[in-house]
Amino acid sequence: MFTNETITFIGAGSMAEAMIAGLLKNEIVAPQQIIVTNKTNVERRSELKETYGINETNNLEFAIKEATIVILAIKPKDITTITNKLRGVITEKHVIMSVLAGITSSFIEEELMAAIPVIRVMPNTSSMIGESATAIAGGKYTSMPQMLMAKDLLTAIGQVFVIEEEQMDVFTGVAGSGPAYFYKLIEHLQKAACDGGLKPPLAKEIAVQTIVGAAKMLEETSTEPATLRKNITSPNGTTEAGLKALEAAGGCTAIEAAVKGAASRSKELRTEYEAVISK
Ligand SMILES: NC(=O)C1=CN([C@@H]2O[C@H](COP(=O)(O)OP(=O)(O)OC[C@H]3O[C@@H](n4cnc5c(N)ncnc54)[C@H](O)[C@@H]3O)[C@@H](O)[C@H]2O)C=CC1
Ligand SMILES: O=C(O)[C@@H]1CCC=N1
Repeated sequence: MFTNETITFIGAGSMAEAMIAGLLKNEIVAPQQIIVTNKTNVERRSELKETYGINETNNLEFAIKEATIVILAIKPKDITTITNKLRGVITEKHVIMSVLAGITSSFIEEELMAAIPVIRVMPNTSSMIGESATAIAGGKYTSMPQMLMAKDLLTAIGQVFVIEEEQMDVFTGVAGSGPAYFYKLIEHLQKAACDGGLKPPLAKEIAVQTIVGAAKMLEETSTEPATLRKNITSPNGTTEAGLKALEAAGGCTAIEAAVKGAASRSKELRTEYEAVISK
């Protein structure tokens, strides 16, 4: 347990909540070690306080002074609003973890005008149940012990991958946005099941169990996905027919296009919001 840390979340949206839930579920920190702050929405802060027993405040300066770790969980468009407020308040003793898509650690470092350790983090919402695929990349002022600390802490929300910051865009396309592709896939499996005559709740249950089973097969057997696929595909059988239809409808290229689309938006966010550097 990280008994000496206090974690302040700036931003109280879905990603902050998913991380808070995961950290507390794994008891890596106690609720009293977490502070959440947002722009104005007091109901949302109260909701998080009641649900998780954490602290909440609208006093950003107080939340920073209390913290050892500051997690930026605002939208990329709000980055300069926050760095303007943090400048002079945040110190070299803090560690910043930024989950913002697209925004680089160097931008945050430059904006803060001090040697503040910044770690880029890309989690996903499966953090909520401790099943995120999370990437971390250190900035210019991050030490090895700080990276190890971040890895240990974030292991509470799932598996952590240490990558180069240049790889963050593609990681975001695969894993940050990734759960959404699978949810979309389930929506369509469910629709097709309903079109075939199954009732919606049953269709959902069947689709979910199918994806859970497939995911567990990948994890527990460590077999290559292509091998598992071939094991299902009898010559001239139903799976072959299904896969041919998937390919013909562009399903395979569509998956790659989704990753590329998200990764390219991650790059674009950078040019959109880092361009407004406070000059
Ligand atoms: N939702 C997801 O699946 C993932 C999101 N992210 C990143 O997490 C960040 C947050 O995303 P969400 O939680 O989905 O957004 P959200 O819109 O649910 O939450 C954003 C939060 O920021 C707060 N905020 C806005 N301006 C503020 C200010 N000036 N001071 C303090 N708080 C302020 C809002 O009140 C809100 O609580 C984004 O940068 C996103 O790129 C990263 C990985 C996955
Ligand atoms: O949609 C977004 O921009 C965020 C970043 C990764 C997942 N959700």
